[in-house]
Amino acid sequence: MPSYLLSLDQGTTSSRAIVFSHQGEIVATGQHEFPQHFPHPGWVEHEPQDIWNSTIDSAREAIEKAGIQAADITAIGITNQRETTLVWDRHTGEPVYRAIVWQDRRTADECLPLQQHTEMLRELTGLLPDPYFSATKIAWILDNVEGARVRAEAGDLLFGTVDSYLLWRLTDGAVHATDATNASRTLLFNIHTQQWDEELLALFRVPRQMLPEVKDSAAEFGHSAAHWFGGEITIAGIAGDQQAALIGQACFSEGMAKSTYGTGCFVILNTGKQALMSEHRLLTTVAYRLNGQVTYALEGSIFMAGATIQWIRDGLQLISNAQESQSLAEETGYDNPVYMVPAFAGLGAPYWDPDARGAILGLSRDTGIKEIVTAGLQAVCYQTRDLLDAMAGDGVRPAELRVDGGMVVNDWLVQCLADISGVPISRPKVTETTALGAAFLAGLQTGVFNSLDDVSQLWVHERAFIPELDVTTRERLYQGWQSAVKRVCKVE
Ligand SMILES: Nc1ncnc2c1ncn2[C@@H]1O[C@H](COP(=O)(O)OP(=O)(O)O)[C@@H](O)[C@H]1O
Ligand SMILES: O=P(O)(O)OC[C@H](O)CO
Repeated sequence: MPSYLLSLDQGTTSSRAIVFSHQGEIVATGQHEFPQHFPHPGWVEHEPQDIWNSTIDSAREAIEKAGIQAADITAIGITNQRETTLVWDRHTGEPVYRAIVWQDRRTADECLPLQQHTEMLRELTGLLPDPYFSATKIAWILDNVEGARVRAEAGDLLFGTVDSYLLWRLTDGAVHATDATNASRTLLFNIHTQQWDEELLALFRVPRQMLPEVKDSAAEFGHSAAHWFGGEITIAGIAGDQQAALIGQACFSEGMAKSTYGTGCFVILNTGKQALMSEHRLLTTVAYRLNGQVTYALEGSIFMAGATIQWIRDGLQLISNAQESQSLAEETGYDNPVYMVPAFAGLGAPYWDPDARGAILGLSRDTGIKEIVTAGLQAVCYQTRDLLDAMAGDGVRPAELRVDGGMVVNDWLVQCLADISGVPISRPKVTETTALGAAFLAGLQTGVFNSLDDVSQLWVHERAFIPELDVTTRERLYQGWQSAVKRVCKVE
């Protein structure tokens, strides 16, 4: 009897594969980093072959470490960095350009005239005209790679987000599909009708024939070809990584929220069957689609969270590893006059200013490394507060926030989050919730789990972080952040 689930988690800086037991416990992990390409300021690209190799190598490593065979795996779940855009030849499989990564700002100018369509885009897609999403990236490839538009119109090119590309390769080109969560990040998908939208395809000049079929998040997506893992494996779940984390955190009831701290930070709040439109520049997105039923979410996206700490480590070389940030912050404490606004790639929610650039403010002669490092961590907390306040403005303040991602091993950071946001934080035992969410989806489809209730039973709490800071100090610190943000971007 197969008794494992394999999750493929293709992230921005690394690919991971995790073998889970049917009880949701981690059995073995494989992980491979891959190079980032920054050919021009504001541009971020990945080599498609790196995405593929790192994924397949991680999967084989995890399977080998677990000491199992393909036949022992009930199903594969795929989860992925979202919005990142690939275009490849339907016949040869050859990508026509590198993957344009979600962080890439090259289409900022193309987004300016789209401002006049903001309301329409918001209503149909729940998104905003920003280079973050896939549509303008697809158009850029079609307009800038010689012959690409003609080939796309002739039906020779395929578009996919990373899930779609991995699925296509795993199935040896047999399946070109995606799930509703990934589709909902393209600016081309009507989140109410759950269809690619002709009006949007015309606006962004994207040929319909390039697009993948959109399925439920738990569905029959095909089989991985036998030669990849020594036997065919059913692919039964797909979700964008932030939605997968919501599932892995078992946030299945309206009002439940999770926040993931990896490269960026993404707060997602389950709004149930209602596609709640934000008045505070949050996104409305598909949380998951199961048995044709859509559950919606409000999302706040921060582009730089862990990436700020990476920059402090690699760019400024102030620390030699990310863990050091914790002891330095403990020394500094909250009362830090230095503020860092990490707008390296513009600012995401709720500001949406692609032209904003980063700044460190409040420097004096006694400022040292520890204050700057601490400011990097505090920026993550202040930005989370921005998002929670925006959600509260839309009438929903979660009673607790479930956190995950590589940064949440940092206890100081998580306590600071509780103190600055005023919301109790809950950290689960398995913080690999993204991969877990994809495994849950694959397990739901293949009968390992019968319902979301079954899945909720597997979520295990590890530690609570309760807000302790007095309100006056909290508000004073936060006002300092708001002043700093006003210095670098247009705050409406
Ligand atoms: N102890 C720590 N304190 C602060 N940040 C950390 C710590 N450990 C890791 N990080 C940050 O977490 C990020 C890695 O998280 P991860 O979830 O693996 O990211 P992703 O999936 O986006 O690649 C890195 O950007 C790193 O700087
Ligand atoms: O690769 P991550 O985990 O930083 O996630 C990237 C997001 O999906 C971008 O929207």
